[in-house]
Amino acid sequence: MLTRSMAMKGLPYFTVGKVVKGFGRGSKDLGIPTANFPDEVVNDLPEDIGTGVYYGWATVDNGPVHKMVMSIGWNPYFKNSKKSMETHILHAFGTDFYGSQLRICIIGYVRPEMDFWTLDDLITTIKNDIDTANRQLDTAEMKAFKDHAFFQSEIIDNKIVNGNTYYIN
Ligand SMILES: Cc1cc2nc3c(=O)[nH]c(=O)nc-3n(C[C@H](O)[C@H](O)[C@H](O)COP(=O)(O)O)c2cc1C
Ligand SMILES: Nc1ncnc2c1ncn2[C@@H]1O[C@H](COP(=O)(O)OP(=O)(O)O)[C@@H](O)[C@H]1O
Ligand SMILES: [Mg+2]
Repeated sequence: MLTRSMAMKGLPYFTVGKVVKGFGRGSKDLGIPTANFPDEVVNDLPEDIGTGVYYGWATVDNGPVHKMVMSIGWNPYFKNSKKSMETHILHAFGTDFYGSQLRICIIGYVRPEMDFWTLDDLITTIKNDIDTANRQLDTAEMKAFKDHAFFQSEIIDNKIVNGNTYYIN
């Protein structure tokens, strides 16, 4: 089924990887933590999935499936020299989970990544993205992905196998 929100080529996109350290700005400077993927996961991204802000679903170490919003790119406000893939999960964990396994399904696109005049403008825009993701993911079309076999499958020999194979970095 092809719908308008998933009309972007390459979506839905499923991937998995271990949470690594970033620049430590998410929680400290923005008040919005992001779980960063390792380079291998970023390098595996197909060309169809360009830089920008996306939403979808996520699990940490086989836990419950949560809503997520994700930033892919060079963070123009901070002028990063390395492309990153960062997931903010719409759930209060109360603790870090570096080294945990993060599984994500990207379903929809929100906007391109942008530069801002002030940090407050960046924060306000990200909060808007979170609201957008929260609303979009409540639609029946998006909720269907929460129950996808990808999130229920076991990990065997560094692979998730359920018809498709998702390699783990
Ligand atoms: C939903 C979302 C949207 C974002 N959009 C932008 C953006 O438009 N421009 C930008 O420079 N950074 C954007 N960011 C990235 C933040 O700058 C980044 O999360 C922050 O620098 C933390 O990085 P760190 O994980 O390396 O600490 C976004 C982050 C999120 C979660
Ligand atoms: N709701 C959440 N979404 C994403 N990460 C979270 C969340 N709650 C706690 N964390 C943890 O916060 C860590 C720190 O994020 P952040 O401040 O962006 O630092 P870093 O630059 O190391 O990514 C993440 O790697 C993750 O372990
Ligand atoms: Mg981060």
